[in-house]
Amino acid sequence: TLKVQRPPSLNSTNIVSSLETLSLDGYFSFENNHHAAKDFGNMYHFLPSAVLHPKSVQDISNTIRHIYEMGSASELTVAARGHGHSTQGQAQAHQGVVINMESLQKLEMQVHTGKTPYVDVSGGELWINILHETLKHGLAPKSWTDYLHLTVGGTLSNAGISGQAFQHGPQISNVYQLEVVTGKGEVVTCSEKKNTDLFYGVLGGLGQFGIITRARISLGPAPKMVKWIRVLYSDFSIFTKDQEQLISSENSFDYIEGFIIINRTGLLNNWRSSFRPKDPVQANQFSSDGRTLYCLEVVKHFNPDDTKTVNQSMENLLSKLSYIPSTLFLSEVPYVEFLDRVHVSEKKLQAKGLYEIPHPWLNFFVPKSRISDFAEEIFGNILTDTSNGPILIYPVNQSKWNNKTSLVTPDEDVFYLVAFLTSAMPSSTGTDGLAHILTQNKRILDFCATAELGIKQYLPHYNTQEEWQAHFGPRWKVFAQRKLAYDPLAILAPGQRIFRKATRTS
Ligand SMILES: Cc1cc2nc3c(=O)[nH]c(=O)nc-3n(C[C@H](O)[C@H](O)[C@H](O)COP(=O)(O)OP(=O)(O)OC[C@H]3O[C@@H](n4cnc5c(N)ncnc54)[C@H](O)[C@@H]3O)c2cc1C
Ligand SMILES: Cc1ccn(-c2ncnc3[nH]cnc23)c1
Repeated sequence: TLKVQRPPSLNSTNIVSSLETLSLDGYFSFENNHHAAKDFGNMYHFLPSAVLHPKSVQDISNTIRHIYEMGSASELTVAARGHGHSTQGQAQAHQGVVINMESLQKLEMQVHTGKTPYVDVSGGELWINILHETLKHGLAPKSWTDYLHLTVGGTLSNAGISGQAFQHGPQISNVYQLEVVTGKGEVVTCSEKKNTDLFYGVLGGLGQFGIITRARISLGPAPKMVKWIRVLYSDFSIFTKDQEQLISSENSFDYIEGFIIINRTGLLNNWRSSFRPKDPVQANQFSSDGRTLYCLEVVKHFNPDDTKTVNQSMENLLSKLSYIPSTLFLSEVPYVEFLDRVHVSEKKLQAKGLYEIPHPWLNFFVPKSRISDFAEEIFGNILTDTSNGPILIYPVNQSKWNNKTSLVTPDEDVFYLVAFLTSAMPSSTGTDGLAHILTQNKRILDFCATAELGIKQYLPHYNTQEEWQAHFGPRWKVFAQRKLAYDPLAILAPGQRIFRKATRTS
């Protein structure tokens, strides 16, 4: 077919250099942008033509409007980059513009105390900074991720899930208001009552409809300490029955997660870290005999002057569980230390040079009715020797999630988050190498597809729009309508590979 040539006045070089004509509070960098071409996954590296370091929301608005007004003559796309902790290039823009959201003028974090406390933050703010600021007022966000060195814009573009989600819903269920720059460069304030469709579209919207420049996050009272408990099971159905009982009871724990221990050595020491066994003698005699074990991890908040009450409540909750008695491990730590726990592992891995390596992660939502079939195949036939990293598994209550957002979940009242958080040893051709792990991931994905378990990917990654339409299912229509309404030229977040920018030469 005849390729329509772009008018000589507009070619990719002068489209990029036209960015320099913009009067900004911040600035563009046109070289040494390799940082913007990498992410936590260390598997995709798309170099941008320019990186915007905004000092104001207007910088972002002016840049996007400039590209939008060039219309289909320009191939430039724009990716907001939070902390770059995606794993498959989702925050990258090949030959496009990456916006370094962390350099957005860190708007004063404004904590509002009172009956319904909240905090106003920049979309580029890290959750760890929000925690430290809100704690000064005895407050904190109610819903977290396991790791806090992520940005508000990044987690709200997905969901933001951790062990509090069974009770408070994911982070996208704890947002009162957003300020968003759309794919036309408009700056829009939105909430449940105002510009409602944009508000819900952006939450879980994979960066497709606008760039979150400010967010109003709901807060609750923050405890000083937590009781951090781990217990083991060797029977998967007893493990999941206990988890499901805990997420459905009143006055339960404040955090409920779980993870799988696949280790044929039988030794448990490597995962116990700071935990002291309640019964050291029995614990040291315990051996997994090479069986796959299931660890329930729960936390109870408390303040030093209510130790007696929390101990009673904890004993009462534990008495209803059917874990292996000798495997109760207890730790008592400050709330902040618990919330920032993954950062501790991160620093240990960095010290060993094991952090900047490929992370072919795979995350799923699995309906409660199919979790046993899923586990039987995955842990019985596919992952039988080792897991190359943590495997998280815990249930959440759909009733705490708002189905108007863009997030896709299974349509059952309870579903599980299952996260395969693998690391690949560079240049290894063994079972810890990238090729082996990617093959295993493919086997898992193929099983999920053929077994028709009603599974959905979390932090989804697909390569074709057909696969994305299958992911969204009946919700694809609304998702595509929102794209047309808020980012009609498909300028935003190209790294998700959902929409391709329409250009005159394509
Ligand atoms: C060690 C580790 C632990 C994790 N633990 C959890 C967990 O427990 N629970 C959980 O839910 N997730 C978890 N995640 C996944 C994490 O929530 C997502 O990868 C998240 O997107 C990363 O945030 P980020 O700021 O690095 O986003 P980036 O990777 O920078 O961006 C992610 C996507 O959002 C877009 N985006 C970024 N900022 C904005 C913005 N301001 N407005 C609009 N779009 C934007 C980007 O274009 C991209 O498409 C974890 C990730 C890592 C690496
Ligand atoms: C890179 C890394 C090292 C440990 N982790 C994690 N450990 C436990 N839970 C997690 N959740 C997300 N990342 C997690 C992640």
